[in-house]
Amino acid sequence: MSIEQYQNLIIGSGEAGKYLAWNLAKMGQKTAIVERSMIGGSCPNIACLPSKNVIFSAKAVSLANPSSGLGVMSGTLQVDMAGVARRKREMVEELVTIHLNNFKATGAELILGEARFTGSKTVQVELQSGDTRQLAGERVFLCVGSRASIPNVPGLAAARPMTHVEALNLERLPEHLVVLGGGYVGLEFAQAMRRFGSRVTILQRGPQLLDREDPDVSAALLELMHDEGIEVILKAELLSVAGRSGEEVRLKVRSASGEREIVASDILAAAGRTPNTDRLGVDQGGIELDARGYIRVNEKLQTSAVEVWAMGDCAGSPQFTHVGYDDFRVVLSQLTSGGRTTTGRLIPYCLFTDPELARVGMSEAEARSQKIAYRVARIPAARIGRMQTLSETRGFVKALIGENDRILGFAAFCAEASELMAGVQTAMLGNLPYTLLRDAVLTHPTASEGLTVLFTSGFANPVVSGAK
Ligand SMILES: Cc1cc2nc3c(=O)[nH]c(=O)nc-3n(C[C@H](O)[C@H](O)[C@H](O)COP(=O)(O)OP(=O)(O)OC[C@H]3O[C@@H](n4cnc5c(N)ncnc54)[C@H](O)[C@@H]3O)c2cc1C
Ligand SMILES: NC(=O)c1ccc[n+]([C@@H]2O[C@H](COP(=O)([O-])OP(=O)(O)OC[C@H]3O[C@@H](n4cnc5c(N)ncnc54)[C@H](O)[C@@H]3O)[C@@H](O)[C@H]2O)c1
Repeated sequence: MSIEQYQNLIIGSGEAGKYLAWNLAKMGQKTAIVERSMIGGSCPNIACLPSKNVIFSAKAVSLANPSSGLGVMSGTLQVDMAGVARRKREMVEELVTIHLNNFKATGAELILGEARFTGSKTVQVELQSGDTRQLAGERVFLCVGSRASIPNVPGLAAARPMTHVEALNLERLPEHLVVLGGGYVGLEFAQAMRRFGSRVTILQRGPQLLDREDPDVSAALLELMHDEGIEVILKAELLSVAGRSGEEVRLKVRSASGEREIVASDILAAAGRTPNTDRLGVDQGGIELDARGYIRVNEKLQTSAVEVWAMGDCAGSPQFTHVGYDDFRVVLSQLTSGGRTTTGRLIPYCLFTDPELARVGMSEAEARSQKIAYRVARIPAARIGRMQTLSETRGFVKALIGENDRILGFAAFCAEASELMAGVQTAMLGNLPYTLLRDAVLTHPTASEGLTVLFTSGFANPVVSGAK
């Protein structure tokens, strides 16, 4: 079989892969992108956008509930899970169409099939149609992503637990959902499914939810989960599972309060990610992996093989779509102007529970471990007028301030936190003092106005006696 030659060969059509394909093809370079299943990768198909779509349906349930006190009544409240899934499906279909149009418009050749290295910068593709093609690139870019890990617990794999993929397609309501993992996927789904009406139990291995956050952040999330009626078992060790998820499962769990059996209807595995590098034949391509299976890269995202780059989740980058997008910019700059690397980039992230958690920069624990002096500005969300108008007064906003009034880190756990954070991040990028935000005229009544309150009266010993 002859080998087809391309200037650029991209494996995986996730965030970095697709933007690279579109941009290089638009420059007139012969570019192929191989995708085994999801056009556009995880974000539009099975991850960020569909999960936020479903979360918004769950928010609608909470708003329509008489207990929300909003004074809007519309008869008996009913959740139609098939309708929730249909709305999500329609959005995904529209997004896939947009992606297909972009491939067509830019001239990047989209090849549907699974790629595996057979030699240096050469892959064999098992096409969805059943045929095979051999492709080689002058330059190769790997963007193969990651998938949900299934922890090695006796009986767990045999119980066929849901991952986010199946959970997003549910057209029925699980009676009792056990969520394995108190991280990003676990918390977002736990709250949404509880709001739809499931009984929900979270098993979290560590001593707190979101194990990398400061204790005050984790404690606030724990309180939220409790108030939603979700049972959270911390320091939980899942010992064994019997039965089948979707029917009946029996889980043996050990925690600080001893050993117990949980009988539930469904399990959602939300215990971290495994990179999709195991079936890629990386040895044949001369590409090194690290001990956890992620592709080894340097700050330019170059792999151990010459003219082969890796981007996104599979390259061990922080697992967020906006990081995948920045990885694309890093690689594009290596191919063009040359300057951008991954060194020192400021990466924000948001947990889309209700309320949201938005984070950027250092946590207090990180500042302490690096022996960096800081002061904390902190206010309850209830101090922000916008939160009062929404009747969403749960949470807090805090900032870590270092030398020369520079903002070292920021955490907002409140309604609209994701939008509130962007201004702070901009100030951090510009190395601006917090006083600039304090003294800015911010619109009333917005969430961002909370920054005026935070920086005027959020310090234990206020430096300015403003009116806020
Ligand atoms: C439920 C959930 C919610 C999330 N929500 C958010 C969020 O709100 N915000 C956020 O920033 N991040 C979120 N994330 C994380 C985010 O989705 C990922 O970090 C991001 O999608 C990773 O992009 P990627 O391009 O590295 O991989 P992917 O988007 O997974 O792309 C990899 C692609 O490669 C294909 N592929 C793999 N192997 C091969 C092969 N051998 N041949 C051909 N094709 C192959 C796969 O089919 C896939 O399409 C979420 C993740 C999950 C699971
Ligand atoms: N809003 C967002 O941006 C968003 C949403 C979802 C996912 N993501 C990304 O996807 C990544 C993966 O999400 P995730 O939730 O799968 O992983 P995670 O790393 O965020 O959380 C996994 C949790 O599972 C726990 N855990 C692991 N094994 C366990 C076991 N056997 N029993 C009990 N608990 C166990 C871990 O202690 C950890 O707290 C995230 O880290 C994030 O980067 C982002």
